[in-house]
Amino acid sequence: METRTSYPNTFRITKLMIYIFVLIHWNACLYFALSSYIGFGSDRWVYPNITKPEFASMRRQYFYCFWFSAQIFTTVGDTPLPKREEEYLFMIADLLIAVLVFASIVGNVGNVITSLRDRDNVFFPNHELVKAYLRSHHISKELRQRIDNWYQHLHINKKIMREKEILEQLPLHLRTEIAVSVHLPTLSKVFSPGEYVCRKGDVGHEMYIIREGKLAVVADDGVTEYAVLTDSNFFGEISILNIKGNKSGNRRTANIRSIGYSDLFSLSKEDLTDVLSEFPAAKRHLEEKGRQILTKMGMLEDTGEEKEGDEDNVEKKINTLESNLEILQTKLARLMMELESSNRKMQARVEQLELEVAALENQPLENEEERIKRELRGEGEGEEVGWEREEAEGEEEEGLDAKVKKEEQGEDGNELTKDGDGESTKSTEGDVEKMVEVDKSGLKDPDDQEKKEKDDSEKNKDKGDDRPGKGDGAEIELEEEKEEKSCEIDSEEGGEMAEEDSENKDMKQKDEGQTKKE
Ligand SMILES: Nc1ncnc2c1ncn2[C@@H]1O[C@@H]2COP(=O)(O)O[C@H]2[C@H]1O
Repeated sequence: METRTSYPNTFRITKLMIYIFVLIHWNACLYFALSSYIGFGSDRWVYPNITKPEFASMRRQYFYCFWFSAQIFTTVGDTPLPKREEEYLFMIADLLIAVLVFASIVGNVGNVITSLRDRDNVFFPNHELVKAYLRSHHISKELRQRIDNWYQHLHINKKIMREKEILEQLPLHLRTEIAVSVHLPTLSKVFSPGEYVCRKGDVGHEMYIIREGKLAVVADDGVTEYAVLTDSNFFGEISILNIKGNKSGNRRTANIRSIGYSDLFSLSKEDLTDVLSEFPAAKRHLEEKGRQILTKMGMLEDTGEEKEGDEDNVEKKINTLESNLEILQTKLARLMMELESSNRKMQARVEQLELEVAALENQPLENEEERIKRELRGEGEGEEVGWEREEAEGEEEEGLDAKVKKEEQGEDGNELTKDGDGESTKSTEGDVEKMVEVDKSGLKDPDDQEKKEKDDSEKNKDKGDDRPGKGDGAEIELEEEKEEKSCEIDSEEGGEMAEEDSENKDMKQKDEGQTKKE
């Protein structure tokens, strides 16, 4: 309780007085009881006879007993002498208690006085020490008087020297609130209507925060208003902020005139600098606002700051580009690796196909060799027709093979298919030449042979079935994906091929008929 009250000394004294009162009260009661026990008015010490109207009233009885008890406890001692032993005992006990009560009264009052003096010592500088110092150094009386006056001024105006030290125990926000409530009245300034707060070109020493009122930012003619500032707005910061590039330096950039009565708080340059050093975000905000106004007024020089900013931006961009480039390089490397592996696969595929083509080429040549040998041996014309048919069929097969391969390889294998085709075409041409030679030797008419060749090649182009290389296990192992593609093509074109097969058969039959006729 004592710590909560703003007047702890008063509280302490009051508490002591109440204790003493209660004690005196109970002692008075005891005195009345003892008087009644001994007999009222039996001697001078006891309470007088209550039958007397003077001492009969209750109030009188209480007041008399309380007065008697208080005299004992305050050690005044102006009480009638005891006559009986009980009375002596009561007096001895009361006086002993009275000593304690008196000691506690003196002690408590002494404490209160000491704490009051301490408070003064805490708030104000110790004048006595200074006085002793002045005396010991024989300082002139006049100077000592001036120093005394200064101390008096401190006390009168309640200038507390150790303010910082005293308030240090408090948290910052509470300290701020205290500072605001203590110093706000001294910061406040009132301006009358039409009065100028500052004029353009004056050196700026403080900035203002509008507590109440309206002020105009006016041009030199005093009429043109650039802006109107109202409650909670601030102004006058530009000239005290040292904004880089401010052409007006530390001079006011505009005239500020009070429209009505305006109540302003002023903040000195030093205080503002102090505060802003602790709140850099607020500083940035103020500077930014100032720069905006200066830019609007065309009073901001182009400093190196912006260039620096640009350089920073360029550097940032370069860094971003570099990181992007790195990412792209990694991607490129991955793509190159993929390309290489697909190239390798492709090469393997080409080799495989070349082998297949070579195997296909060898087959009809061997057959042809046998036929030539047989012809040379003179096996008759009837057999020649059969041989021709065989040959034509073989060529038909070759043409079909080439087409199927083309389809198998799809886009990727364009080149390969061409190669394969080229090979097969070469071999067919070679075969034709040989046949022509054989015909020249009198076995067949060359024109007919050519015609048949043409027909055959046309037929071969159209054909999509009958693929001798298809059942090759090696091919499946090498390119499973392409196998799948060709399978798809197979299934799609299966129907068409069946139709084409039947057409081819018809053609063959016609050819055979023709040959027989011939
Ligand atoms: N166009 C404007 N709008 C608002 N305030 C302004 C404008 N021009 C100047 N001021 C304020 O008026 C102040 C005049 O003193 P300073 O140059 O110190 O700071 C100036 C700004 O705070």
